[in-house]
Amino acid sequence: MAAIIECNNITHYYGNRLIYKDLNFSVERGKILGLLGKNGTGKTTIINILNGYLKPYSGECRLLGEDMRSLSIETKSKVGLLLEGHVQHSYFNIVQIEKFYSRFFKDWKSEPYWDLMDKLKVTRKQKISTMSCGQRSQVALGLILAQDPELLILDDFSMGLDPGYRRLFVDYLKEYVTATNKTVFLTSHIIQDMEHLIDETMILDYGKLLLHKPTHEILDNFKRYKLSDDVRFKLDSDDVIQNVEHFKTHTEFYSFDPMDKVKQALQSRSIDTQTLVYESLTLEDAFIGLTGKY
Ligand SMILES: Nc1ncnc2c1ncn2[C@@H]1O[C@H](COP(=O)(O)OP(=O)(O)OP(=O)(O)O)[C@@H](O)[C@H]1O
Repeated sequence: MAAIIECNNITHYYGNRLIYKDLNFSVERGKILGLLGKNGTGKTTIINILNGYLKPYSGECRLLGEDMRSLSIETKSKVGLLLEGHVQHSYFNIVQIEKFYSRFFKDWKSEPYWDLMDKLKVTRKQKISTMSCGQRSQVALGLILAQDPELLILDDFSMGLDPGYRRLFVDYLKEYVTATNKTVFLTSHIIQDMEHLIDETMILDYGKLLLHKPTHEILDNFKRYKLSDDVRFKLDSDDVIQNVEHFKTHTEFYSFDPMDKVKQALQSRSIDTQTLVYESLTLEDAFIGLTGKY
């Protein structure tokens, strides 16, 4: 099956500063991919490359099979874009803006828009500029869903939303995408919302792609290990043992490998493994385990 997004060897610099080198990834139809990363790792840069606002230093991306540098109007109309939850034309009310947008999209479907608007505590005459941040973001989502795009690109959709609106957004999006087999590429810093939403997790680190895996593989396999230290030792990270932190009474590290392999790795360094235990992680804990706290 052809990928909906396919990026090959994307390298980008701002001036002399390398943002990333040779980034490769693809997203299949019907998947929700979450791009996670610390501040400034280049998430918005990728979004801007994908939607054609920014030309990468080198490499190429294809959206719905077309080169991003020369997307046809038809392909552009199949991509719904939400940038930090903004709605343009905020002097309109929700009736006026729906009418305005509907003229630009030949496959306009107003049901999902009104379905979502009916959940908001706003009147039909209220200008969007007077709505709360969360309400404005639902209007933006509703307008995108009504475009009936094949691909939704959502940058930092959770910005400024309270937990209730975040949940509304996530639940509505998940249900809609599952029912319609749409593809979604999104970024967010609220990783606890991502856990039940994204099928695939992609984590950016400074300069490179750290990981791209099915979310369930991370949740099933990536664990935090603890070892009580009666005897002091210094443990360095390697392929099996990641992100080691020494505390006063114990040592913590993370691993994708099962207990027996982790034990072997420790024993090969003459470390006693009798006190070794592990715990399962939320996606947010896994993110910290993979990228570090600072
Ligand atoms: N037009 C630009 N000119 C120079 N540097 C830029 C430009 N745009 C972004 N940067 C820098 O590139 C890096 C990546 O920025 P980007 O906005 O893509 O990161 P991000 O991962 O989306 O960050 P955040 O999570 O804070 O939104 C940052 O250090 C930023 O300062």
